[in-house]
Amino acid sequence: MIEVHELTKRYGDTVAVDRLSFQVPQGVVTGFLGPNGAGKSTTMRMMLDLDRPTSGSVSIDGKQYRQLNEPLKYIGALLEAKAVHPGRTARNHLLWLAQSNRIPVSRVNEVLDLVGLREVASRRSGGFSLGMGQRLGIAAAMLGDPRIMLFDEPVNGLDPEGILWVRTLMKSLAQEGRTVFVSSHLMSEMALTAHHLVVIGRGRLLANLSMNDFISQNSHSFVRIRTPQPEALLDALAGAGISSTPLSDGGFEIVDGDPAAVGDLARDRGIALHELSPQRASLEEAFMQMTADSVEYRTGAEQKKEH
Ligand SMILES: Nc1ncnc2c1ncn2[C@@H]1O[C@H](COP(=O)(O)OP(=O)(O)OP(=O)(O)O)[C@@H](O)[C@H]1O
Repeated sequence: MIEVHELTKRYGDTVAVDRLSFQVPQGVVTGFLGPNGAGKSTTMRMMLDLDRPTSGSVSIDGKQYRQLNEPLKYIGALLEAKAVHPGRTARNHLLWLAQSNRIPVSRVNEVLDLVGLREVASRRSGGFSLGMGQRLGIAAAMLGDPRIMLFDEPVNGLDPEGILWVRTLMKSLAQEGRTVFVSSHLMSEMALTAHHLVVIGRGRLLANLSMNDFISQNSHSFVRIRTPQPEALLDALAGAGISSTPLSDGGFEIVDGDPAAVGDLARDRGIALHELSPQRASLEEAFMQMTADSVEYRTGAEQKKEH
């Protein structure tokens, strides 16, 4: 369990993290979401004591990071910045980490197998592809068999096979009862991976809820209809007790409506339909709405659209 309490980080005039409080439960994947610049990496660095909070605190199983003996046995992390010396082989990198945390050397081969890098373990990591580099970072994070794992944007730049592998791995780590905390700026990716969500914008907490709640609150289905006889159709819908919302393009929307019932009704009344299409509001849209006020960088066109 990770507990973040009133965590704040300022860089000069920039408030990167602003009185953030939340807990990360064990046994599930928790997605840490926010637009670029929201403060996700800064928060994760503070969880690992790589950055000092301006105020507030983080506790890991009730302790501060610096109170942990051999921290790799408690918490493993894959951060965005590569911490691997490019001239070192994958195996030597892991051996060096293992020795500095009193982890048995036999564990190095185990993690190399787990991430599928055994065959290339004696190659210099400087020549690794992005995907291999991510696998090596994940091997390092798993070295101490920690109960808590942090991943900062782990699928960035990976191909579909790599993305699927990371997704499956994170879920299985959580199923083993670990705390898995993973940052992303992509709602669609998190919808497939995370069970719980912590959403931030401009360093502040925007939402802390289960993925099921996020989906049920934010994704609704509706039917979009267009007709050259809008008045007749509105009349027919009202007569059948179906409420509709007009759209700016002259069409209508029926929330949770049944397209077959609307189609039959229109046919019975001799009303022509030019569109009858079931739609689903996407989670990505809901996420963008939630974080709209806290997006750090925007194009001029995007800013204009809002006004
Ligand atoms: N070392 C630093 N010095 C000055 N400002 C910083 C530093 N690190 C981060 N910031 C600023 O703090 C804010 C939060 O940055 P952070 O990298 O934590 O966001 P993020 O949510 O991880 O974004 P991204 O998805 O783009 O990595 C940004 O405005 C960033 O410019």
